[in-house]
Amino acid sequence: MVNRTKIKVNSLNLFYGDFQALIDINMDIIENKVTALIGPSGCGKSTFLRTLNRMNDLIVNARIEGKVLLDELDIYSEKCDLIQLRKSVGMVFQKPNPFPKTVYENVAYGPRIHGIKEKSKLDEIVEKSLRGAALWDEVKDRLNRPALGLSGGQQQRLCIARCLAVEPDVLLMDEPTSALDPISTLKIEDLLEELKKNYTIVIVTHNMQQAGRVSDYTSFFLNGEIIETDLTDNIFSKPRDKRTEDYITGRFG
Ligand SMILES: Nc1ncnc2c1ncn2[C@@H]1O[C@H](COP(=O)(O)OP(=O)(O)OP(=O)(O)O)[C@@H](O)[C@H]1O
Repeated sequence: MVNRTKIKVNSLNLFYGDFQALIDINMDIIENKVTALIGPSGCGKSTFLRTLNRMNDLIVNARIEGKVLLDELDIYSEKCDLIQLRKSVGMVFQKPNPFPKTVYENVAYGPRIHGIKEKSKLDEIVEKSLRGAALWDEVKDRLNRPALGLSGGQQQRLCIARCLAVEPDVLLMDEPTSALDPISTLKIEDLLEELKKNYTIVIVTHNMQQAGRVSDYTSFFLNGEIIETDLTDNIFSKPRDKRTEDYITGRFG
């Protein structure tokens, strides 16, 4: 299968006030693959992730230059509909953040906002999304119970189901397992393998083993720059840049 670029990032710079947090970022994010972003704390991984669905718009002093093309649409141009963008590029955060509503309502929330009212259609979407997030079997008998009563790992999969319910193309994940126990972490990692058949995934992780296990491509960030992006196997076995090698072998960071 030919690799297709889903998101193309061209000469991207991001400033928080006077501070430049991203410096001349260029990257092709490949469709139906998992791309991991690694690098020491504060090097700009989360900032970069947020540029991919314009979450940085919410930060008052953030200013951006350059282009992010999603299927050739410049997401920073006037032509881009922000609601549509957030629908096609979903995001899962570090700490599970379900709404204080029932399991069902968490998943039905997005589709309702996008105008789906019919109960049978919503039921169908809720089941499909929970199945997609490998959670259905665990919650099918408690759909009307509070989501906050689920375990942390279940809550995170519920947040993934909430994203899937609006049928995105891309899933952005910012350290999605860092607050989870090893078994829940493994479930999410297995889930990524399934999800990439239908979605393009970008994941920030501090866990190098995790990047090695789940991703096809890895980008190494340092001080706001991308030092190198390559197949994950290459990054971990024969990195081109000495700084990447130093980082993955634990010499700094
Ligand atoms: N809202 C903000 N205003 C000003 N500076 C910010 C803001 N958010 C992040 N920064 C700075 O931008 C830089 C990059 O931060 P970012 O959170 O993207 O890094 P990171 O690689 O994701 O870090 P970590 O791995 O610790 O989460 C850091 O120096 C950070 O202090």
